[in-house]
This record gives sequence, C-alpha cells and structure tokens, in this order.
Amino acid sequence: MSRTTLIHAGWILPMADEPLVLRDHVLVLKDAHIEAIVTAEQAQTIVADETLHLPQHVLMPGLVNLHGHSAMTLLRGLADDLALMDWLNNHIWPAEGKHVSDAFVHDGSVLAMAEMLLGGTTTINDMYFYHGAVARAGLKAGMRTFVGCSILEFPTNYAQNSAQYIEKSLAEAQEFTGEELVQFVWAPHAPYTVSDDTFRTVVDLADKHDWLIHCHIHETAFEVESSVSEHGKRPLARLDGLGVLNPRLIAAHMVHTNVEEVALAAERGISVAHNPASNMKLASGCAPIQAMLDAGVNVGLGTDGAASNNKLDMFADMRLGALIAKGFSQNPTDVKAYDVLKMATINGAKALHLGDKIGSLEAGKQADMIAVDLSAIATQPVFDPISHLVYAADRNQVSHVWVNGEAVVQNRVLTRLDQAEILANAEAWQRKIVAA
Ligand SMILES: CSC[C@H]1O[C@@H](n2cnc3c(O)ncnc32)[C@H](O)[C@@H]1O
Ligand SMILES: [Zn+2]
Repeated sequence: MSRTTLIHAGWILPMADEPLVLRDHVLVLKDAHIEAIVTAEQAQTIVADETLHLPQHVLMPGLVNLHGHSAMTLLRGLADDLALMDWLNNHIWPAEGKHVSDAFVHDGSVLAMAEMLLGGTTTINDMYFYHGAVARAGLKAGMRTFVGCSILEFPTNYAQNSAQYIEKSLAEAQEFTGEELVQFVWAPHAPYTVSDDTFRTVVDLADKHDWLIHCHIHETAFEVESSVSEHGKRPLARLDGLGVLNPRLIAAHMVHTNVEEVALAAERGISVAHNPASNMKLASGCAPIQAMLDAGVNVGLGTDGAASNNKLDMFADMRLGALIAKGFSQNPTDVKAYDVLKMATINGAKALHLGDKIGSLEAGKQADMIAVDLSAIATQPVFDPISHLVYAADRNQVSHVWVNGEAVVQNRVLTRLDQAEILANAEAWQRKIVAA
C-alpha cells in the first residue's frame, strides 16, 4: 500500500545547478520517491498519511561519501601522525593481516554506517575486503552501499593473487543481484599495487558487468616518483594507456596532479573523490580542486577510512575542503560553500552514475535526504543556510535521515541498528586487537 508523508521544512535546499533555497516549503514523500516540492499553501490540498513539521531545519539531499573503507573504523586511532607508506607498510597492513575477516568487516562496517548515517551520509562508496560482509552491513543499516571489490597483486587474508580477488568478488556479488541499495564496483587498490595486465582485465570486466572502477590515484609524491622510475610514466599516463581513464573511473585523491593531468581527467570524463582530511593527516598534500572544477572534472567528496581521518564526518570534511582550497591558493573565492555542497551531494551521485536517481531533491528522484536542525546556538542567526551547512553546522545537528524513503534516523536515533550492540561489538574488537 502506498504511503504519503508531507515534510514541512523551514528551508529546502534542492541542490539545483545554481544556489537555490526554498523558504517554508513542503516536500511530498510518496513511498521511496519524492513526489513534489510545493508551497505550504499548495500542500493544504494534499491528503497525506503523515505530516512532519521541521520549521527550524534544512531539508537537503543525503550526503554521498565518495571514498571510504568502512571496516577500518575498527583500526581507528591505531596509527596516527605518519605518512601514507609508513602508515600502510608498518602499521595498517600488518594489523589487517592479523585481524581482517568476514566478521571484522561486518562489525566494522556496521559501526561505520551507524556513524555515517547519524552524520547525514546516505551513500557510501566503499573499498575493502570480504564484500559480502560489507553488503550485508549496508542492507542491515539501510544505507546505499557501493561495495568496492579490492584487487591487489599480493596476498591478504582475503585472497592470494589478483585472479583470486576477482574470482571471489564475482562469487560474492552474485548473492546480492537485484538488491536496490547495493551495487558492486571494481577497486584495484592503486597503481603501485596493481599490474598492467590486471588493470586491463579490470577495464574489460567493468565493461562486461557494467561496474564502476574505484582506485587510489596520485595520492602521494612518492607514488608519482616511483611510477616514473618503474614504468617511465606518471601513474595517470600509464593508466590512460591501459584504458582505465574513462567515465566509469572514480579516482580517489588525485593530489599530485598537474595542469595537463587535470585537462586529461576532464577529457576522459573520470570523476575524482577528494579526501581533504586524509590528505592533510597523512601529509599527502593539497589536491588542485578549483582547477579541476574549472576544467569541468566531476569532483565528489570522501572521508577515506577512519584509520586516516579519523572520523567519518562529511560536515567536517565539507568545511575543511572549502578552507584548505582557499588557504592553499590564497584565493577566498576558491571552492565556495555551494561548490563543496555540490561535491558532497549531486557530484558524488553523478560519479556513481546515479545522478538521475539521487543527489538532489527533485520530483521523481529517490528520497535519500536529511534534515539539519539549525536552531542550535552555533547556527544562529540564519542569514544563509548554505553558509551554515558548510562553515558552522556540525554532524550532530542532523536530526532525520531517509534512504530510499525510509527513515533510518529519526530525531537523532538509528531506527534499524541497535546502538548498544554496535558499541559492545566495538569494545570486543578493541580487546581482541589489544590482546593480539
Ligand atoms: C583496496 S582498499 C583496501 C586497502 O586500502 C588500504 N588503504 C586505506 N586507506 C588508504 C589510502 O589512503 N591509500 C592507500 N591505501 C589505503 C587499506 O588499508 C586496505 O588495505
Ligand atoms: Zn582510501
């Protein structure tokens, strides 16, 4: 049976191309879809099953976290203040070797999804191991989940070689065929861990199965330099020669990217996942985001994993993304508040090839949306909600979250997940990891 809910909001931010804020409007939610956005007067004639009044709130699209490793919440705070390769080689990869399993990935992903949903993130583009566990966590949480199937040349707890990563990924994906909230994605880890042959195979498989490709690219100066010495080419040029640069690709980081490479990214129609917090914390550098936007590259926003951020907080990262761009270029007009909101919503949706389904509030789109309560002291007075969402609000002001029309957070409480169980599981994993 169909159900209609009227949501009266103080402000509706549809995330149209140009900044637009609708004051005192009503969103008509019909099952999983947005039926219409109307004035309060027009809403009086609509028969609804339920009416929700959010007079102090902004209703806006759910946030799309374009790059993460959900299960790494269980490694949060284990290794800080290190550069990427030291962090990976000497801390994270050894810890993953000891602990990563199907159960670890499931519990870590649920913990991450609880944190993300409470903070207004409705979609995660993940990449990790034990993909069935990530998908199950997404379905349990009611979160839109892109399950990145990692591929590396070296053995991990999950697989022994690239062929086995691929074989296991395909088998795990089969179980979730037809699940609306779950999609599988190829995730070759990085140019320095994946061979030419494997990249070629990934491109073919992505075409064959109609999957996206998600890869860490140009994250550090070391990555670029080692590619030049090993392959005689910078990573992007190498990947272009292998056919990887196409509209299926979501390139995470792209920090060390020159003018020619920005132009190439635009020409090939790839999307970029900008991870400002992880790039700062691992001291990787500052990605040229304004140059990418100017060139027409589709740039979304990601948190990266909780072991390198260390929070899965898209509000914090929107703010940081806007601030570091200005500080780096000494140009205050770089990466404006609305640009960063687009990155966190519609651009992320476009990168995931869901631009016609989510990422903005429009009639006919799926209802992935959040309400942000601006009545807090820290967000008063309200001259411009766009400014507050980026520069003043924090994730704890997210009061309601809907995914596909379902309220998965209501008045700051998770409706599907048991918070006490999640906390107990996190503590049990901490004890296990400390004891190892
Ligand atoms: C293929 S995803 C799983 C793999 O990636 C590692 N990882 C996490 N964060 C980063 C990063 O910023 N750059 C490169 N690799 C990263 C993670 O620990 C897993 O081993
Ligand atoms: Zn990453």
